Amino acid sequence: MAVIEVNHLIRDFKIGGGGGGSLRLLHRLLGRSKTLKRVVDDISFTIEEGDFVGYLGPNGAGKSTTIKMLSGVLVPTAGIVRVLGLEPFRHRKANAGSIGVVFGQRTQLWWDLPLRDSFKLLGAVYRVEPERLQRNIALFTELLDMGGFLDTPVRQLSLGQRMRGDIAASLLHDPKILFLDEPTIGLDIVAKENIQQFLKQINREKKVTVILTTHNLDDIERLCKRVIFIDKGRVLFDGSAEGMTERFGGQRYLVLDTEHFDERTWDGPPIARREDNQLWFSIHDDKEIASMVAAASERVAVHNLTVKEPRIEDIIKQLYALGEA
Ligand SMILES: Nc1ncnc2c1ncn2[C@@H]1O[C@H](COP(=O)(O)OP(=O)(O)OP(=O)(O)O)[C@@H](O)[C@H]1O
Repeated sequence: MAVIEVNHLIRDFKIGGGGGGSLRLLHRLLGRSKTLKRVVDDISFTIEEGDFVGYLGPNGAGKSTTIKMLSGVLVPTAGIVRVLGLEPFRHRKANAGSIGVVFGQRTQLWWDLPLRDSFKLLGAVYRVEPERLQRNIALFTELLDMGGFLDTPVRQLSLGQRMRGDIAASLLHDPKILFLDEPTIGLDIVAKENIQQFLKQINREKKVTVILTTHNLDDIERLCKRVIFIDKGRVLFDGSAEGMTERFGGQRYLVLDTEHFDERTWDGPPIARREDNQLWFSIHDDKEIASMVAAASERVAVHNLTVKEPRIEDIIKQLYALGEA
C-alpha cells in the first residue's frame, strides 16, 4: 500500500527585494523586485508502507523543503502531496496524528522539563491513552538506553541524549510514518549506532515507514532499502542502494596478491590496475571469478585474494559531481 504519493511537486520561494519597512520602500524605489527561486522542481515518487527511504542530496538540494511539504508545514506551489491519502497542509491535525517528525537541528522537547515530563506532555497533546503512553515510554527508554537521564532537564542533556529523547518523543503516538531530518548529525559512534539500531527495529517490528535525510554514509548503508537522490530540486536517482551502486560506476574488482609477476610475459586476464605485486581485475559477472583466479594462478604465485566492492561513498561523490555538471 502506498502511504506517500508525491506528484509533480513544485515549491518556489520569493527571494531578494529586501526586508520590511523602509528597506522594502527603498528596493521598490530602486526598482528591485522579488524573484522566484524554484527549490523543488517537479518531483514525483511513491513510498510504500514499511519502506525505509534515504532522501539524499547535497546542501540546498531541496530535501528539507520536501519534508516540510510532506509534514504540512509548507504549502506546495504546485503538484500534489498525499500522506495516507490526505493533503498534509489541508489536514494538518489528522496528518500530525499519523506522522512523527524529527528535525535534527531543533527540538520538540521542553527545555526546562525533565525528559519524562516532556513525554507526558506530548502524550497529552497527541491524546495518547495513558496505558499506551506508559508502554511506549518504557519500550523506548529501554531500546534507546535512556534510563540514566529520563529525569534530567532537557537543557542538561548531551546532543546524543537529546536526540534519542526527540526520536522517542516523535513516536509516542505510534505514527505510521516517521520523517527524520539529519537525526545523527554531530553524534558520536555509540549514539549513532544506538539510533540506527532503534530505527531499524521500529521499521521492522512496528512497520513504521521511515523517510530519512542524511549526509551520513553509514546511515545509508545500514538503513536505507531505497534511496531517492535529488539535486537542484530534481530527482537524479530513485531505487535500491545496490541499484545506485550498479548504475553509477559500481565496478567490483578481484584483487590478487602475487609474486613473480612479469608484465612483459603476462598473457592472463586483462589487468585493470596494478599496485606493485597486487593485481586488480574487473569483475563483470561473479561466475568469472573462479576462472580468473585459476588463469592467474597458472602464471604467478597467488598469496591472497579479495573482492573489492564499490564504495557507496565514491558513488555519492560521483552523484554530487553529476549535479554540479
Ligand atoms: N523560507 C525560505 N525562503 C527562501 N529560500 C529558502 C527558504 N527555505 C529554503 N530556501 C532555499 O531553498 C533551497 C533548498 O533548501 P533546503 O533546506 O530544502 O535544502 P536541503 O536539501 O535540505 O539542504 P541541507 O542539506 O543543507 O539541509 C536552499 O537554497 C535554501 O536557501
